[in-house]
Amino acid sequence: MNRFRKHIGTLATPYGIAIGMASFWICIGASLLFIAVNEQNSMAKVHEQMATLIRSISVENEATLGRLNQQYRPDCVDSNLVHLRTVLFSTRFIRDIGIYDDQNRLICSTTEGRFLTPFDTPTPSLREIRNGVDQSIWFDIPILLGSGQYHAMVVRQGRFNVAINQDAISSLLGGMDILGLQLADSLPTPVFISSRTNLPWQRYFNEQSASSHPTEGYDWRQRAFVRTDYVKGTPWVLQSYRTLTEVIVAQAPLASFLVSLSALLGLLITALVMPTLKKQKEVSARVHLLLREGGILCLYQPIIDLSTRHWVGCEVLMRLRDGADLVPPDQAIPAILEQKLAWQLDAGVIEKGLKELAGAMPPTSGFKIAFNLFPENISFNRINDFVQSHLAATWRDDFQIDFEVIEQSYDESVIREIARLKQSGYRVSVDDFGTGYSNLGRVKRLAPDLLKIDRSFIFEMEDDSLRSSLIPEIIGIARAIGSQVVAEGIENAQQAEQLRKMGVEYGQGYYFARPMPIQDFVGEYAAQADKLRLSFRMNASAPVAIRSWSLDRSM
Ligand SMILES: Nc1nc2c(ncn2[C@@H]2O[C@H](COP(=O)(O)O[C@H]3[C@@H](O)[C@H](n4cnc5c(=O)[nH]c(N)nc54)O[C@@H]3COP(=O)(O)O)[C@@H](O)[C@H]2O)c(=O)[nH]1
Repeated sequence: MNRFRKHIGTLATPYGIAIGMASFWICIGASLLFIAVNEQNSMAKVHEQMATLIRSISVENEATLGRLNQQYRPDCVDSNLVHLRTVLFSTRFIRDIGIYDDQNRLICSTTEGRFLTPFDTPTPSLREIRNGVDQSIWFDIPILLGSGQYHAMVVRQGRFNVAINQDAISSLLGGMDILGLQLADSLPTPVFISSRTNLPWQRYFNEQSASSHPTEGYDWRQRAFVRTDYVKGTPWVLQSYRTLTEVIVAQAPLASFLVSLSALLGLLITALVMPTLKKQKEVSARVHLLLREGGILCLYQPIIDLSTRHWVGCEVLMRLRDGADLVPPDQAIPAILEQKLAWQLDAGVIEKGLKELAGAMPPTSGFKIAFNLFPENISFNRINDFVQSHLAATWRDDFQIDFEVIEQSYDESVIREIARLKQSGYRVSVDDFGTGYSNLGRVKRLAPDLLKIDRSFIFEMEDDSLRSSLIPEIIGIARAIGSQVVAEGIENAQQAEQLRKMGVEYGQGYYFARPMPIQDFVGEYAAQADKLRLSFRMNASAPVAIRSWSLDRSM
C-alpha cells in the first residue's frame, strides 16, 4: 500500500509544481504591473514639477519682454542700461537683457554694455507668433559672465531680448528626458535632451502626433514606458522614456522584494495544493480497488412524514472508506464516473444497504429504502435481477424500494425502463428537482411517485428568495402529475412547519437527523418509535399517534 501511495504522490508532484509555478508567474505579472504603475506615477510627478517651472519661466519671459518694449527705450546709454539692470533684480530666471538697433543688430547688453562691434542677428532656432506677439528663440548661445561663460536660451521680442541660463534648465531636466517645443501646428521639436538619451528618443518624439493631450503608456515597439505632457498655456512639451530594464534596475529593492514574495507565494501555494492533489490522485487511482475490496460504507438518513414526524424510510448514502479516511461522494463520484464504475458503485450500495437494513431493522410495514441511481444504470432487468437476488437472501418482504433518479431528458427506452420498474412495485423519485431545466412535459413522461425538491430551494426559504418562491410551483407540478413531494435539506423547525403547511408530505434534512451508520440509525429509529408510542398512550385520540403506528404504506 505504501509503495502505491508513493507512486501516486509522484504523479501529483508535477501538477503541484505547475500550479506553484503558475502562481509564481501570476505574482510576477502583478508585481510588474505594480512597478509600472509606480513608474508612471513618479514620471507624472517629475513632469508636474517641471511644468510648474516652465510655466513660471514662460510667464516671466512674456511679462518682462512686454514690459521692456512698452516702458523702456531701446537705447544703450549708461543710464538706460542701469534701469534695465534694475529690472533684472526682480526676475528669477532672466540673467541678461539685450537691445537691438533699427538695423536688426544686437548692440548692447546689461552685462557687457555697448559692444565694440554690433552682432548681426542669426536665423532663430524657432519663431513663434502667439496672440499677436512675435518671438524668436535661439538656443545654445554662449554668453560671457565675468570670467566664466554660460549657454543661454535667448528670446527676442521687438527691440529687446532676454537670456536665460540654459544649463540651469538642462539640469532641471532631472528625471525627465526631453524638453521640446511645439510651435503652431508642427510636430514637437526636441530642444533639450537629457545626456542619457540617444537617437531613438528624438525619433520617437517626432513620431508623436501634435496632440495637446498627455499620453502615457508602454511602447511595445521600443519596450519602454513613455509619458508626454503638454505644458498648459505654453508651447513646451515634456517627455520621459524608461525601458523596462531601466525601470526594474531603478526600483531594484522593490523588484527584488516582490520577486522573493512571488517565489514565497508560489512555494506556499504548492505546499497547500499538494496534499489535496495527492489525495485526489490517490482517490481516482484507488476507487476501483475500494469498490472491489469492500470500501463502500453506507450511511442512512431518515425520511420523515412531515405531518406525523414519523420516520417512514431512509435514503442510503455512500462514502468510500480508505483506511482511516472517509472519501465523500463529491470526491469519489467524479473518479467513479471517469473510470466507468457507476454500476459497481450503485450495485455495491444496494447490496450493502439491503444487507445492513435487513439485518438490523425490526420488522416494519413498508419501510421505504431510497437508493440513488446513476442515469446509465437505469435498466429494469439488470436492477430487478440484482435487487431480487439480494432481497431473497435477506428473507425480508417488508421493504419498499425507491430509486432516486436525477431529472434530465431521458430517451424513450429509459422512460420504458422506468415504467417497468414502477409496474414491478418499485417506486421512482425524481431527485434534485428544480436544479435542471425543469419541464412539466419531461417529468410527466417519467411519471415519478415522488418529486424531491432540491435543498437549494429550502436553504433560501428564510430569505424569501425568488428561488424559494418557486416551491409552491414545484408542488403544483407534483400535483399535476399525481406525485407526492419530499423536501430535502430541511435544517430548522420553521422550514419543516412551513413546508408541511404548503402540503409537502415528506422531509429530509439535518434538522431531523444527519446521515448515520446503521447501528445509530436503528437505535434512533427505535427511540423515535418509543417516543411516538408514548405520545399515543398519553393522547390516544391524537391523529399523529394513530398514523405513527400504521406506517404509511403509501410511501
Ligand atoms: N449514485 C449515487 N449517488 C450517491 C450515492 N450516495 C450519495 N450520492 C450522491 O452524492 C451527492 C452528495 O451526497 P452526500 O454528500 O451524501 O449528501 C447528502 C446529504 O448528506 C445531504 N443533506 C441531507 N440533508 C441535508 C441538510 O439538511 N443540509 C445539507 N447541507 N445537506 C444535507 O444531501 C445529500 C443527499 O442528496 P440527494 O441524494 O440529492 O437526496 C448527492 O447528490 C447524492 O445523491 C450513491 O450511493 N449512489
